[in-house]
Amino acid sequence: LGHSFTGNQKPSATHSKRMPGPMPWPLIGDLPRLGATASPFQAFSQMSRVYGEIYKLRLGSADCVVVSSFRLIKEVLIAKGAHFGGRPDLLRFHALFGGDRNNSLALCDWSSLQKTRRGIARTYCSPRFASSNYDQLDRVAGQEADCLLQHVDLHIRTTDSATVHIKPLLLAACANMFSSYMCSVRFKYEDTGFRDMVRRFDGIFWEINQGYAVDFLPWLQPFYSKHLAKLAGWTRDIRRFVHERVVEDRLQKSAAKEGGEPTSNEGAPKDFTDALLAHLRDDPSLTWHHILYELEDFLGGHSAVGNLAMLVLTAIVRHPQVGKKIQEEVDSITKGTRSINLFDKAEMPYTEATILETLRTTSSPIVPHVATQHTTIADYTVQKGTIVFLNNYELNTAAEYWEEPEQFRPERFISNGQIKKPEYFIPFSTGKRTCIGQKLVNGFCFILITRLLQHYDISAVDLEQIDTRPACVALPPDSFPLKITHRKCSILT
Ligand code: HEM
Repeated sequence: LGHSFTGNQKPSATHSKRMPGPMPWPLIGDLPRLGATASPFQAFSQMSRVYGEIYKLRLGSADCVVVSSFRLIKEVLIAKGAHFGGRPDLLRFHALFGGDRNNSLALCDWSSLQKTRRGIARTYCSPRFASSNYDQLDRVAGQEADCLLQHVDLHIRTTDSATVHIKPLLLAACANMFSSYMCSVRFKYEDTGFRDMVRRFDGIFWEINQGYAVDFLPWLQPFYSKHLAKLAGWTRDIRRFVHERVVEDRLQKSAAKEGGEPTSNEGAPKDFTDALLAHLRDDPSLTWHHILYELEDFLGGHSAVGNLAMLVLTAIVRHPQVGKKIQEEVDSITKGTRSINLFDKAEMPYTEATILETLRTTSSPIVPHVATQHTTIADYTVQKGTIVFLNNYELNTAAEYWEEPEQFRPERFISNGQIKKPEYFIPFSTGKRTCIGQKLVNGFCFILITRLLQHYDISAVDLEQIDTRPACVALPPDSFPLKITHRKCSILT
């Protein structure tokens, strides 16, 4: 590495308190520097070779700081998490959430409302191993995986072709896993309202993973007004679907029951939707509007899982030996007599390691944080309102953290037959704003990948067609097809 610090070094006591960083251009600041590479995070890493583990940037009129070492990322997210609980005030974030980004759990500033919303979600999004919610997660994942396999089979039979556009099917399966688990309702893949909802969410997931000049140059807004209106339209469509097809139905059933027998709501909530409705009744600080946004936010989590699963398949077709090893692991557990379930995960380190290695190599960015008070990082002054980029791309790809980081090697996460994650591997971030969905991601993705590979051999139709971006866990809504054929040796097929 060209830079002189390591994750363990302290900054020299003699350094100037003036934070290093390039000289910004008038008006646009350092924005062009971020356009020089495929991902702004690559540019962040390149600049860290010049300016060090912490440096300042000016993006448009926004003061920003980029932190690239694990030592300082921990200082921001853990030791001083309370000073950095805000999020940037970007126009697109507002457009995606009904004109107010505080409607979103990931893009809002920290508040007591956010604490409440996270609290409601925790039981359902992070179910304890062997709890009734964990059993439910296993059940819905297994049932939906069966439906996915039926749809893939149907596709292969009716088109008489092994070329399958698997991404929409994966996303539909994920959407149903989420809606079954959180709302006790699933939809037919042919249902056009459902398909549109899945497609809109996928568009938004792709969108949220992009950066645009207008994010930091709001005076460009007139040039983006059509785009912003399109995003607002997508969120309205999703709202209509969730309201009409998920919540209304639930409320009607509940009202019908209240007229007669006591409702099931009087006991423990039966799912996340029930829990949200119970909080709405009991907590005067919550409104109907909050409940709907929270439900939509979590249902939308399915896009992240579907895109990640697609990226795992992409890694597998690029590295066929990885798929073979997963199949060997599947076969040794099931002996060809049953389907994989969530409780097998602990015995299948290679499969779990493949998902982890995909998370490392795709390196989903940590949502930028914002200083909510005047504070410091590594003794440098940071003004209230400063945007802080946590460069986890550097943590995931630098040679000081990983041996041969450019290689896709799931084995790096296995030690003595067990999963071993280094502490600097934080794909879901850490601290008070850490991702709430990681158990759902790991559980659903594990089932999707194992069940697909249990039944099929999956390879590339055309490796050249497969295009992935660095530091991005999203693929464009219209992605490449894969070649899917029945496994010759599978007893279950
Ligand atoms: C590929 C899958 C996913 C990855 C890599 C991922 C990663 C992340 C990261 C890096 C953050 C930012 C944390 C921070 O700012 O410090 C985050 C926030 C968040 N994630 Fe995820 N996530 C994934 C899927 C999900 C799913 C499926 C859900 C919901 C079911 C979810 C819910 C959230 C929420 C609510 C936040 C915001 C937390 C807050 O700001 O308080 N995520 N995620």
